[in-house]
Amino acid sequence: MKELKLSAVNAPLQGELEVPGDKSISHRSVIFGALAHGVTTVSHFLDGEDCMRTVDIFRAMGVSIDKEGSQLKIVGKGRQALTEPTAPLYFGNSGTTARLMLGILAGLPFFTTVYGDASLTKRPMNRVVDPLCQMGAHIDGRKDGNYLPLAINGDTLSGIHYHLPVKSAQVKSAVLLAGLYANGETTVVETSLTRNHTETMLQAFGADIEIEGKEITVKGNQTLSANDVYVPGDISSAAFFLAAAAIVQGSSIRLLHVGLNETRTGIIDVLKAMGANVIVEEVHSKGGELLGNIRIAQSPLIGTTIEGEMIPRLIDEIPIIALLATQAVGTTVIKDAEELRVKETDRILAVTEVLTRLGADVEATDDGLIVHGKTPLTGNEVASYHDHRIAMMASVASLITNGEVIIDDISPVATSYPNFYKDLDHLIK
Ligand SMILES: O=C(O)C1=C[C@@H](OP(=O)(O)O)[C@@H](O)[C@H](O)C1
Ligand SMILES: C=C(OP(=O)(O)O)C(=O)O
Repeated sequence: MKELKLSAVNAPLQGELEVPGDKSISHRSVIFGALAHGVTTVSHFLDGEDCMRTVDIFRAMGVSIDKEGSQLKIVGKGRQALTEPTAPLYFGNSGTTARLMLGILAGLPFFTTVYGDASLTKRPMNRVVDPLCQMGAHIDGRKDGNYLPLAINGDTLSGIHYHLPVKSAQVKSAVLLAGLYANGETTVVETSLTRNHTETMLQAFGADIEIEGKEITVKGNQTLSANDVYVPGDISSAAFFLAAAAIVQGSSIRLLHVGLNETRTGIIDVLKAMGANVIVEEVHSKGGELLGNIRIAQSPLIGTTIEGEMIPRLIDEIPIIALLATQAVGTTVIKDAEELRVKETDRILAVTEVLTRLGADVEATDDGLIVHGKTPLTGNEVASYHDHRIAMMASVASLITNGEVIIDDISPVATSYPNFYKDLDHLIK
């Protein structure tokens, strides 16, 4: 536990910042580098706890991964060179590691046991275990394999045609990763488009993959070739500074080299809909991913409605969007976001509790939030719910509260953004 007391700084955010590498792309760079043949280099890798869980897992299966700061060198010898780990594999707090690795481990010719921290142990795994078992996987665990720890008896899998019952890129990716080494073809059909970094990186590593709208097909028994990956800045991390600059009087900042993949830029669309002064510039493509700079300055905000296909494009940004909504005139309604209930914590509950304690007018619904603004915020003691995004949202809130915000535990911030407080200090002038 690491408590933090924050007082309003009464100073604007100004200047430039390059946020750390994208978490989703960092995970995938390790996975594909380790499965491929040849040496993969990764630059601007996110040096956060979650991504290190993925690195450690492949090291435990015999893959050489050298890391110097945010630079990785992965010596891939192909999937068949992976060796049986002699100890249980630890997923830590990382849902992405858990779901994507299950898709790989299910088809490997050996036995593995896997576990996670207290939060991950409560998150549902049947969303990946069910389709993998339909492909022929043998996975056992509590509640029919819904909860970690799990035991996996790897076996040859068969392709599947699968309609995703949840809006989840992790489930989509797990099935595609299993399909890559299964017999026959695997097709995944989405109802709402979720982040597509797996598909993009599969193409960059030379995989045979067909994408038709929301339908993705991979051939089985494939071989991947090494690639050099540059990881764009994480828009989900940038979102905290975008929100801070939008609400702190006199702020004006520029965030550099931020990932702008369309499946992730919902936060920018919402900022625009709320009337924020936000400009995206110097957009270009690297390794199949879009990136560019984002400029934002403080301005008055108005409430908006966020729902449907927009939700997967900003799912991790909803806690910070809720804070923005407290400073917007009118009502902000967020619906179709029931997935928030199964993140690191129940984020509908956590956001409602934290913001209410700070004086906001927030109502939890089954699948989202209703925020009435604009309300002044006051200091109070709040919990982070062991969730990095709740801790960072409460920290940004403290910039505008009248009085101190005391967060019970900010240690989870290290899962996605170890230098968050240093970078926030850098922007506060
Ligand atoms: O695939 C990924 O990298 C992720 C997908 C999302 O989860 P779901 O697939 O559960 O929606 C997101 O919340 C998570 O932070 C990262
Ligand atoms: C939900 C998140 O991550 P994961 O599912 O990988 O734990 C997140 O980073 O907000």
